[in-house]
Amino acid sequence: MAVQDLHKTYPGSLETTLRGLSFRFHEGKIAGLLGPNGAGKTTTISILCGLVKAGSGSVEVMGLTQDAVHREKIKSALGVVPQQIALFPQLTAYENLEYFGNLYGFKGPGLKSQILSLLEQFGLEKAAHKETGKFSGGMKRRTNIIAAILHRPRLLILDEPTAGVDVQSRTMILQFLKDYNRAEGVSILYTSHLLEEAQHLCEEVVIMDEGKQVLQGNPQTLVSANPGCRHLEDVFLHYTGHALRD
Ligand SMILES: Nc1ncnc2c1ncn2[C@@H]1O[C@H](COP(=O)(O)OP(=O)(O)OP(=O)(O)O)[C@@H](O)[C@H]1O
Repeated sequence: MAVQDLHKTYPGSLETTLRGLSFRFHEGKIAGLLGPNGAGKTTTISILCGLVKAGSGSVEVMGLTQDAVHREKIKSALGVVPQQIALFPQLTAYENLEYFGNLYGFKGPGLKSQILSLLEQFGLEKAAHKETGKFSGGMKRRTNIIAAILHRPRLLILDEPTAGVDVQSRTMILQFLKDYNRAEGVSILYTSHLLEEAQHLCEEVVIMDEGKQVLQGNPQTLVSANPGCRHLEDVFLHYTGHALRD
């Protein structure tokens, strides 16, 4: 997965969101896209997924150029967990997941057993037939992740999957991501503001700021290469500064 010299200005906006962003992540790894508020992480992810069009630059996903020719092929091999919970609150967890499974063309007993097995894996078996509008933040987030992996994607992209969830759900989600990557070889790209979490989870990170790459590498290597930095958070602050962002 790679982006090269990406530029983006939203229609009607006076501000440029991406200003020549470039990076490359290796297939089969867990990667982190990190940066302060407004750095352009969600925009970048949306462009990688084909949901937002870049102004200029090139995008490669699973070895394919993200363009009209490859869009459907990429879509079928990609799972996306958006920052905002994307569930129908009046439907149960099972009904939501059946709906998303149907969207990918899955039906019948195969889909049913896949949903039930994932609900159990995510500790939601007792809540399967409850409306998701009544779920806690952690339960909604876990259901949202299941919705993104029902079709067994080769690449999973998650935008702040651990924001606003309790320690138990967070630990479960992070362990799932590690196991899922190791067992299935699925590439994972995630964003987070929790630098300690990213340091433990990711094999590769890109730190971006103001729409550009600031630094890329393995978290431990970046820490070792910067004398005076003990954690990835120190490296992050060293390169992005302490100024508050709007
Ligand atoms: N739909 C939009 N229309 C106009 N401007 C937008 C839109 N989406 C994002 N922006 C602007 O682009 C900039 C980057 O936003 P983006 O959400 O990509 O950053 P981010 O790094 O994900 O931030 P955060 O960490 O706060 O989620 C912000 O200044 C934001 O206001």
